[in-house]
Amino acid sequence: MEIIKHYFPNLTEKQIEQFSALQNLYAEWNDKINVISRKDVENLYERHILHSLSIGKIVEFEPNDNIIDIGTGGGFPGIPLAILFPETQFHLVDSIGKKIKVVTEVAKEIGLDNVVAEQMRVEKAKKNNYDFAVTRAVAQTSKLYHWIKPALRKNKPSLMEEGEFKHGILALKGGDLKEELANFKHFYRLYNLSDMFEEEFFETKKILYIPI
Ligand SMILES: C[S@@+](CC[C@H](N)C(=O)[O-])C[C@H]1O[C@@H](n2cnc3c(N)ncnc32)[C@H](O)[C@@H]1O
Repeated sequence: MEIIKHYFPNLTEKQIEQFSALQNLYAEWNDKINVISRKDVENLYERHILHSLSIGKIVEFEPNDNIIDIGTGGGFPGIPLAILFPETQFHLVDSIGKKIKVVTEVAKEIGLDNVVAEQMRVEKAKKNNYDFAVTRAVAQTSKLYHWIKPALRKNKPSLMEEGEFKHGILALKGGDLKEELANFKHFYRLYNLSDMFEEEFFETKKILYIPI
């Protein structure tokens, strides 16, 4: 938990309590339904929670923004981001029901009322309904883009300030993306997590941002 406080020093008491509760909740749920690897439960705060929160270092979600987490699994990056942005709405979707059960229970236990978790394939997401999509470890970039583009609200010129885009996809990616991005012809931007966090785990990790 100290690592979260170190990189996010302005958390409220409530947010600290919510983040702190996750360790026991995930340990318990992982015993029943395997949502993350056993080894990763030990590294929950660095490899799952802080990793998810990196998105909050590059984007400040607005109150009432509607965010979809594509293939949330055990709730990453959606749950940590919903704690960080309590006024923003999060729709966490996964095609596997037992994962959604874990996410629903975790959100309920920590009193997260800005999260709806639903068993659903992302291709079925409601059109023109979300400001951002977040995702980690689900699909290659071009697949993600085609899946979610119809569901995202388009950038209006009035929402763009000096080249800053307000809507789009924020995907947590790792390793060498050269091949994956070689045939991807749309505009994107990469942010290195090693510029934000000094832990070795983040050395090769990136956020891929695709405005829509
Ligand atoms: C490797 S897991 C990653 C889980 C989580 N995002 C994380 O990083 O811990 C990939 C997840 O994506 C889900 N998934 C794959 N394709 C999907 C689709 N088309 N719609 C919804 N969920 C999908 C799978 O069920 C699985 O839970």
